[in-house]
Amino acid sequence: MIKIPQAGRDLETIAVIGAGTIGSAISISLAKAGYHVISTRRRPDLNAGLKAYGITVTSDNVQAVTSADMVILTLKPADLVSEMKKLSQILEGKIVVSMAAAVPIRVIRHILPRSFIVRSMTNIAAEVNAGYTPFCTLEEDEGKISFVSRVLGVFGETERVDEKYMDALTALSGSGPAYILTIIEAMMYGGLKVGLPRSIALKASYQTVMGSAKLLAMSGDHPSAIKEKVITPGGVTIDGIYELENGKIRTSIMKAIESSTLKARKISKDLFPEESDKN
Ligand SMILES: NC(=O)C1=CN([C@@H]2O[C@H](COP(=O)(O)OP(=O)(O)OC[C@H]3O[C@@H](n4cnc5c(N)ncnc54)[C@H](OP(=O)(O)O)[C@@H]3O)[C@@H](O)[C@H]2O)C=CC1
Ligand SMILES: O=C(O)[C@@H]1CCC=N1
Repeated sequence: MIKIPQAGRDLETIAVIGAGTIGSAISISLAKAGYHVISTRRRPDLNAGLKAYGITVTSDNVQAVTSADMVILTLKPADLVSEMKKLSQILEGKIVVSMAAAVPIRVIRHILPRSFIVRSMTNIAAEVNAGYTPFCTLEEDEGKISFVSRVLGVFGETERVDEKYMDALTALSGSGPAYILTIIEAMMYGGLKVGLPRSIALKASYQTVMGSAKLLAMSGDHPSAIKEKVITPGGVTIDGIYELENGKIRTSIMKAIESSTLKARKISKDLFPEESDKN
């Protein structure tokens, strides 16, 4: 039987298997939130810095899984499959959350038929509790689902979605920080071009992105409605908007998300051809 730890009563242990970039980010976030975290990778010396957060760092996946209340897999898609096969016995009866892009629940279930399977996708802002972490599952035990939701909630906003949206969400919010940071970098360069000091240009850029997102989230308005308020007739902003439209910024971003979604689907199809035949 799967044990569901109660918030604040047990020191819950989360194993993060494959703690590279995103696995390290979520390990830090979980440790700061008070969970006991065991993070693994093949070269644990590269994660020595995680020990400062009280995280146990090891290359021993078996030891990590054995003592865990929940196992989060942050391996690359191909490594995920091979490692799940190796760990299938000790993952029996465990709550297993896959954060890998492009790996369908059906594939995970086939390898781990006796585990409680969740597929999720966070983003790098999880490290500062400001991510967006959708998840999907075919399981029905609401107690365990709410435990999963509570743990994923440490990374920022979380919500349960249908699995059919996961490739698109991988492209939009999983990859999204890379697009937004490109925009922030471009804004900063714009500032440098017109003579701002580097530190002011950088802070003005990220603070403007953060503030715009916060206003959007808190007002519940459509982005266009807020944008219209910024554009003073005959003023400064409209000239910048004219250039952005001329550079097809909206088409570029839409194409970026579409291309990333198609890439997720391609990875899935290449790795699991038998699954795509079923769709
Ligand atoms: N980067 C991101 O922002 C996000 C990534 N993801 C998903 O997370 C997954 C990992 O991505 P990312 O963190 O970028 O990639 P990384 O390459 O940074 O991390 C993968 C890690 O897996 C480790 N690893 C490989 N094989 C094993 C094994 N057998 N046992 C233990 N650890 C192992 C590697 O360790 P070592 O280097 O020591 O060999 C490596 O550090 C992907 O599936 C990706 O889709 C999801 C959300 C966001
Ligand atoms: O680039 C990738 O494949 C992963 C998925 C989402 C963010 N990084």
